Amino acid sequence: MVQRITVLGAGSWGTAFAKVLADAGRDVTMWARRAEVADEIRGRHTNGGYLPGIELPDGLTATHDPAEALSGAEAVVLAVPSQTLRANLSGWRDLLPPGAILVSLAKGVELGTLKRMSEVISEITGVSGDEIVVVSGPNLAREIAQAQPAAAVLACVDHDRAVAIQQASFTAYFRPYTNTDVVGCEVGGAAKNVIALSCGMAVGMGLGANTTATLITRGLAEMARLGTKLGADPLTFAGLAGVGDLVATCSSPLSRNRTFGERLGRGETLEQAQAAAGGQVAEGVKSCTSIRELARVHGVDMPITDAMHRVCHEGADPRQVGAELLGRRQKHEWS
Ligand SMILES: NC(=O)C1=CN([C@@H]2O[C@H](COP(=O)(O)OP(=O)(O)OC[C@H]3O[C@@H](n4cnc5c(N)ncnc54)[C@H](OP(=O)(O)O)[C@@H]3O)[C@@H](O)[C@H]2O)C=CC1
Ligand SMILES: O=C(CO)COP(=O)(O)O
Repeated sequence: MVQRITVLGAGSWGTAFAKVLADAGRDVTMWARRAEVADEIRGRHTNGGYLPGIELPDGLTATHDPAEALSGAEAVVLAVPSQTLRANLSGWRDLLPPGAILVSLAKGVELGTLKRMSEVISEITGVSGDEIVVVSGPNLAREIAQAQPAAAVLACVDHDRAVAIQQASFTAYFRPYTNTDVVGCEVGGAAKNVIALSCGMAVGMGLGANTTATLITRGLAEMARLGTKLGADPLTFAGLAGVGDLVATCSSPLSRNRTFGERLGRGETLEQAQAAAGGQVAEGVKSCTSIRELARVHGVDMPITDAMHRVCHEGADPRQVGAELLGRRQKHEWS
């Protein structure tokens, strides 16, 4: 049984997932980039900058020293933003205890390399991608930290490793399922952030449920097109890491991506929306570019993702791209 677990990253989801593990009875040590965050978690059992009002369990401690955090870990959870994972993990590589199960929380596709997070982890550590566990699903950090009921997917080609993390994270409020479709879970987790940007944009423009439902459904179609082209099981997109996460993120004001899109839809600039995010990551802003490129390389049509790239990085007007999406070539729903 996996008992001693290290979580590298002390933001919203890293902290909430560490709390799940501690509530499940594991001994959890977090690494925080800033010493004062580690001190607060260790001394006051809170992480007020990310999860105000949440009390963290006694079984959870923190340090600013990665070597101390990783000492004796049987599983290592990577909880930093996607575009920073490579640099962070390169610094931690030599400290990882041999044989520790590597777990990824990040939802994104790396700019430049167009790699999924498990591919980046495998490249840096030399651990087979088949042994890396990916966590995905409708898991807005604040709700999980409040112990509101939710389910998740733990995807790993090596089923035994997924089961080990399932046992380590199963609580009365958090129900993890296993899955072997790592590609599908990672594509779903990354792509839904981009669709959440578009839903937020629609809300910011004053549009209603028909528009957001259209974006969610057509967003699901384009993420499934990309995923299946990359070898994913189409069924994954009907599951927690597909439609489950997509609906939660596109519908909730707690989502950083949806909130970011809402600000753009209200007419704020990218810089204003970034400043309002207060340093917290809205992964879709960068992933819209990498996913768009991945789709282009594989000949997959992803019009909403393309539209989000144009708004975020080419200065396109959300209303104009909305009109262009509606005016595309007429076609069959499934063609
Ligand atoms: N929040 C959520 O509800 C969910 C998030 N996720 C995914 O989990 C991953 C982590 O997200 P989350 O914890 O929410 O992110 P946050 O933005 O809340 O926190 C990021 C954490 O990473 C640290 N960090 C380390 N290096 C860097 C760096 N170079 N740049 C920025 N931050 C750095 C931050 O430190 P510091 O505090 O010093 O900035 C902070 O502890 C993302 O891929 C996200 O999509 C998945 C499911 C749910
Ligand atoms: O991944 C998430 C929920 O599952 C969190 O979404 P945001 O990063 O948009 O807050």
